[in-house]
Amino acid sequence: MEGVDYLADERKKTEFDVEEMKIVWAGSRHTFEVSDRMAKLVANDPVFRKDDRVMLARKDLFKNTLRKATYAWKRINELRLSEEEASKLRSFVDEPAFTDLHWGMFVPAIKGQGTDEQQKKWLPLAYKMQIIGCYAQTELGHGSNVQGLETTATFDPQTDEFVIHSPTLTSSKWWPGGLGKVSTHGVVYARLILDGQEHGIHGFIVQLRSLEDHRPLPGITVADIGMKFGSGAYNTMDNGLLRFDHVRIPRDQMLMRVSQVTRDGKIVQSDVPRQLVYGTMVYVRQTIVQDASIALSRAVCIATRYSAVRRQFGSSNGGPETQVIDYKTQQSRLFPLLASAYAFRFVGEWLKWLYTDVTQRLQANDFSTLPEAHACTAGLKSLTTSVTADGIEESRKLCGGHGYLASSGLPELFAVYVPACTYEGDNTVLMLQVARFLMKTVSQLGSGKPPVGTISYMGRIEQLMQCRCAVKKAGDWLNPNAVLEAFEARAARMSVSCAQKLSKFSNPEEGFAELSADLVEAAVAHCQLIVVSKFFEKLQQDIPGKGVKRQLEVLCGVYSLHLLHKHQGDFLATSYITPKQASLANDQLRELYSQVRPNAIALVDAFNYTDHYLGSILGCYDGNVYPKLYEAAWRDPLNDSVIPDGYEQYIRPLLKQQLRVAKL
Ligand SMILES: CCCCC/C=C\C/C=C\C/C=C\C/C=C\CCCC(=O)SCCNC(=O)CCNC(=O)[C@H](O)C(C)(C)COP(=O)(O)OP(=O)(O)OC[C@H]1O[C@@H](n2cnc3c(N)ncnc32)[C@H](O)[C@@H]1OP(=O)(O)O
Ligand SMILES: Cc1cc2nc3c(=O)[nH]c(=O)nc-3n(C[C@H](O)[C@H](O)[C@H](O)COP(=O)(O)OP(=O)(O)OC[C@H]3O[C@@H](n4cnc5c(N)ncnc54)[C@H](O)[C@@H]3O)c2cc1C
Repeated sequence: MEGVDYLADERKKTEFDVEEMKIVWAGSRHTFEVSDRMAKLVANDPVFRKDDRVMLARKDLFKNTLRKATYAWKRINELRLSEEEASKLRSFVDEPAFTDLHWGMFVPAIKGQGTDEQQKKWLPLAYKMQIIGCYAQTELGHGSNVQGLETTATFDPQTDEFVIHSPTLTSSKWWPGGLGKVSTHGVVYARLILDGQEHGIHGFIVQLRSLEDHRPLPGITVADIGMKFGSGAYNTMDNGLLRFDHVRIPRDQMLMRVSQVTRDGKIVQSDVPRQLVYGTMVYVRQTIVQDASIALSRAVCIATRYSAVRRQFGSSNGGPETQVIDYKTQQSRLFPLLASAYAFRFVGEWLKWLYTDVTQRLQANDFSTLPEAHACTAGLKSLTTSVTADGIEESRKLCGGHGYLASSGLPELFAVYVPACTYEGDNTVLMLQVARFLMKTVSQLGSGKPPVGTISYMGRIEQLMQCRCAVKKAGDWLNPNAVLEAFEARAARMSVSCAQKLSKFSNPEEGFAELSADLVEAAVAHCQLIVVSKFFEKLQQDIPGKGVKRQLEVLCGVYSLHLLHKHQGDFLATSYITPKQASLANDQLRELYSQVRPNAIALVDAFNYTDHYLGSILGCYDGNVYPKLYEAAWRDPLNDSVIPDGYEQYIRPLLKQQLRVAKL
């Protein structure tokens, strides 16, 4: 039935102002307004339909993406959209494309690592898409170990050029998005060689294809790397391979903000730290944290709405069965994910602030916060993408069998999302970076330099090593100070324990390798503390709207106490809490689930997702799931005919076969 809201009863239960929560979720009224307008623009334009995507073969899929991406660009120009609006519009198109890398990495790499003159030359071309760029760092043989990249950039003083070369098969660039078939240019990372001496990895702007006929330029071999995980999904993207055979580029195409090469082939280091060559990765990791809350909230929105629609068991006197969302097991799997989506939204917002702050400081030659920014972006990227990838899969299971249908939207969301655990830094490798930062901090305690920012709790190390949890009844776990101290003590004690074990090794690198699994656990504890503390900080702000702050307090409780429950081994092993206190935390968590329950639908409505963007029958706003599933089945090409193609060739002969079957 058209127009009936099957979730209306659920929406009537809401205890807070959903419209105000939408603003909190968006970050500001302005951002909400822009997002809402762009989402509707995309949803109402038939060119951006995506329900047929999973049926398309690779070539059609790719061409379809080109069509949508260029149409999006046309609309962006016709409507004279701002950068903010354009980026929102692209995200609502919801299809990985070369434009993600052009705007998300190529442009930021030039902005972050190019000199003023280089920016003046290249950015206007990129902004008008007169050149299309990719970020060509990873190679067949090396991704995580950036220092191990093999592509060379050898300066030729005779001609004032760099010669870019791929000396081995393993030096072939492998993976860059947009490279396979589209990019005309790339920021290519290579080992700088001057007069036979190596000078580390640097970025170079290299033209790859002709701007006239799109053919690869002489000396360049380029292609797509082939199909990836899942149908549809990330296969809209042309991840590419690239080899150079002594390709020459002018000297001024080395990105020279960090180091300059002079006309006579000498290297000059600016004051800027060498690590700024990795700056684009820091920027993108920060955007990936923001993206994690989007991906997780989409999955949770689908699973929550469907859990309210779906009924199983428990009918008495012929009445309706129980909504599966009322089962405590369903709640204990679903509500922590809902709370995590909100938690990641707020930590993402904070991380964006941190990134802006560090960028401004860098411009003023203050490099003091760079290590913390690196540790935070690396650690939070790792934590949020791991939880989100697992959370999407859990959401699929929460939807039972129908979650496995492509029309639930969950399989494709999962397939598109999981590489986030790998790209922009493998999640384990990134956690090890956080662990290094933690060990360095612990080793410097007492040196007179107090730790600041997210690591400042380490400055209270003596108190945190000795304190004991004061919780006596379940309700005490609602006290933010009790929760924060628990997470601080756990993180501090795990770090100190690792540091103590490390100090027993004569070779610290050997010790670090041997203890790396424990170190990752300590790093996870530190990152979870950051998320919990940023959620509490958010609650300190003035949050208008009836019941909005109250709901966020409940979600913050769910987020922190579900972590405490899940990782109670850590909290118990570090002797901060007793088994009794762990059990009280779990009692309080169950009580909080009951408080989330009546508001669950409204909490996912607050994400303000259009049905187009969600792309899920199970998650549709009106909850009218069954007729839509039934209709969608008939739209499958396999149902175009009653008798399938292949019947005459395979099924009929099978049925008519006259085999002499051996008697059993
Ligand atoms: C609808 C779908 C689209 C969804 C997208 C949505 C949002 C995203 C938006 C835009 C993006 C667009 C699309 C996204 C999709 C795909 C993009 C994927 C692109 C890529 O996938 S692109 C390749 C990324 N590839 C990596 O991610 C490699 C990982 N590997 C490394 O990153 C390093 O290799 C490391 C760190 C592991 C070791 O490096 P190493 O061996 O040189 O370093 P070492 O450990 O020795 O550290 C020496 C000193 O440098 C410090 N340090 C290190 N890194 C730093 C940094 N970044 N900043 C500041 N300081 C740093 C240390 O803290 C230490 O400091 P200290 O000395 O003080 O201790
Ligand atoms: C969809 C997608 C898009 C991508 N887009 C781009 C792009 O646009 N541009 C680009 O340059 N690259 C891109 N990449 C490449 C990506 O950045 C790398 O794949 C990523 O950094 C991981 O590196 P790797 O593949 O070398 O993994 P590996 O390092 O080979 O990881 C393999 C395993 O080894 C483990 N491991 C590695 N090192 C250590 C260590 N020191 N200690 C403990 N364990 C370790 C890892 O945890 C992992 O389990 C993309 C990748 C994907 C999947």
